Amino acid sequence: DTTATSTSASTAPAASPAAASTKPAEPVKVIWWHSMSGELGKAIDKLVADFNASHKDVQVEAVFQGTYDESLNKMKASMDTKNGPSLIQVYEIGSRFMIDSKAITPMQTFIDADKYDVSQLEENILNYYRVDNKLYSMPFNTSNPILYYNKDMFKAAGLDPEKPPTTYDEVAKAAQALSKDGKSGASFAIYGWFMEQFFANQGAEYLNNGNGRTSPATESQVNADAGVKTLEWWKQMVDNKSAANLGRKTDDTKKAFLAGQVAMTLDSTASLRGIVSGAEGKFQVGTAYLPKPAGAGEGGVVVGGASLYILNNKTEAEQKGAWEFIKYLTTPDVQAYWSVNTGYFPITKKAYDEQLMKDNLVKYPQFKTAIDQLHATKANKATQGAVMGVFPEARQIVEGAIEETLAGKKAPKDALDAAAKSISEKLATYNKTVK
Ligand SMILES: O=P(O)(O)OC[C@H](O)CO
Repeated sequence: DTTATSTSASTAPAASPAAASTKPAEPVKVIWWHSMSGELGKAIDKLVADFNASHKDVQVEAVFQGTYDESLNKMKASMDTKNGPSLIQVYEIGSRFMIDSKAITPMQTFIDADKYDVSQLEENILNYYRVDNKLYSMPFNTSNPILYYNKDMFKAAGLDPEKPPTTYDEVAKAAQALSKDGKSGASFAIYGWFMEQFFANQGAEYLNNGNGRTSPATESQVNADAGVKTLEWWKQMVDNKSAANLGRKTDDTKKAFLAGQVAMTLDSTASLRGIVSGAEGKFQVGTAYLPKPAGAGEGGVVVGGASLYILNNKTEAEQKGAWEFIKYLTTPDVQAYWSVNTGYFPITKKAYDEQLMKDNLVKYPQFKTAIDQLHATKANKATQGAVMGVFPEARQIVEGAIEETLAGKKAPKDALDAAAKSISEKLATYNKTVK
């Protein structure tokens, strides 16, 4: 829909006599595809409603399009049509694909035209999303995975609830102590994201060529020691029944954790608000850093979550409207609201000065874990995160390998060797098609 608005949403439309005598210009409509459900979706709707109430010339319509995978697939299917959105939220691993797709207007174009001050954003977040010194998208919801544990179950098992396990061995020991009366000590969803993060946490690169950042990656390194060690540890806990295998969905491990069936789980910090509210009155929720093997190399976590892309097959007015909305989303008070109501950490440093943010951190110190974990991360190519155009497919291949291992069908090294081989093949095909 090409509305009769001026090409610039931020400057007053040059009223032609004809326009003045007819009805006022329609607001620019921005369709935003996102993947935020539950508590997160409610927070999105509130942000959009507030924006729409305060912006008469741009109106945003938020459309939930399913999981990150589903939404990206729908976008791919819509690419040659006008049916796609003006703005889309894409998970971090879709970044390389989005840049290569040529379907977007780089965020840097709007940043430069508007002299938007990027220095207000968190450096480690920019570090992830900057490619060739440019931002192609605007980070929005940023996360990392943390260990959630049930402090009451720790106490009942004779463990110190203020000393959560930090190494693989400590987690395994705690899981054994916590497994009793039909309850499991731990349960981690078979989620490729965790494997990606376990690599970074050991300072290990997931792909060759500087994690695909110095030049396009040609080989997966998921079968390196960092991966084998991780999968052996995970499998051993499942084999001795101190950890339950509940499949691929964090929704299922989260439910089991909230039901008191599982004492420790891994999840995105984005689940924090939901978990803390869900456990209220039932048990005390503890949070801790992602575990790693004792003596692991220096590392930390990779910025997870998603960022926002403006599609280039929409009118200039629509794209500028989307940019106005993005600027609003990055303001300190919006980021503070978003963080407190979800668990995502703010992308802008000034959000930490907001009273809402300060009060929440005092009341719920669990919200500090992911922030501290981000700030404690050693900056290197491993923690900057891997980049590849076939990342969504690669993640599923790794999930298949973890699944086969935990089901006892393959040894950890064999499963990861096969996964690395098929990811490297996909990289070769992709690299041939993208110039
Ligand atoms: O669930 P989120 O939004 O924290 O995202 C986790 C991963 O980074 C998605 O790839």
